[in-house]
Amino acid sequence: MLEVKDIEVSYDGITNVVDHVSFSIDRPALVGILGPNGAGKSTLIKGMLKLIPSKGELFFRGQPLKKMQKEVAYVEQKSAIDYTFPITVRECVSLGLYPKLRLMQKLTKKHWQQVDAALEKVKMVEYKNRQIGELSGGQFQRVLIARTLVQEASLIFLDEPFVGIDATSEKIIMDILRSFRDEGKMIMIVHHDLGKVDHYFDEIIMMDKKLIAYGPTKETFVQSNIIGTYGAALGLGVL
Ligand SMILES: Nc1ncnc2c1ncn2[C@@H]1O[C@H](COP(=O)(O)OP(=O)(O)OP(=O)(O)O)[C@@H](O)[C@H]1O
Repeated sequence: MLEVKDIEVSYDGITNVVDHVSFSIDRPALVGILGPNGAGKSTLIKGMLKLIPSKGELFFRGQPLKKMQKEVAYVEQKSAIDYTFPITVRECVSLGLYPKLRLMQKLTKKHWQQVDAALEKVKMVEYKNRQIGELSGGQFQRVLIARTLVQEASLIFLDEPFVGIDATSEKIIMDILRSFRDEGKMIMIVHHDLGKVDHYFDEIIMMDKKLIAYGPTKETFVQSNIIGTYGAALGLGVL
């Protein structure tokens, strides 16, 4: 279903920050991308999506990336997003429709109904006319998930979506991501909190510049791989 072949990224042209990473996942899944600070997790996503120069390729449902761009959604790390941009929650979600519109095509009533239905799903309807700058981190993250919903993306990348957000938002987001997975979508999440790995992910990718291990969480999130990824001290502390 998802096949990633030999991704390689170097920012300075000398050392690889992501070093020949390949993996495949053959079922719709919630996939955690795990690794220590600076392991190249965010860079791997950007490299897979060709948002930065990279070597290697990604195939989804047998198609190369360039043939299925409209189906891909990418939610950046919060720190990389301009919160102060003056748009409302509704307008922000509507941006997910743009890949499907013709040039200069205006949004119809039906489009706005789609936007409101997505906001309903992430329990943000009552905030629909607020400026995005007035939201909490968790509420904003829910709005960004609603945007992927209207886009009808089937391959979704989220970079640290749970950092600094409230427990209610985290639960709402996890519930909706699980429903995406149950509908046949693939969701890849860069994630920090090792305590929730078993609970959150069907599959994991463990990396530190190079791929350390990948596969179903139960078999892959084991002490030898944790030590291989994070070092002996953390490996022994977690298990
Ligand atoms: N635009 C950039 N230019 C140069 N080096 C970069 C750039 N972005 C990231 N790096 C470097 O690449 C390496 C991998 O960074 P990346 O952000 O992908 O790691 P990460 O695993 O996502 O880290 P974290 O968990 O701390 O967010 C780091 O050494 C980082 O300093």
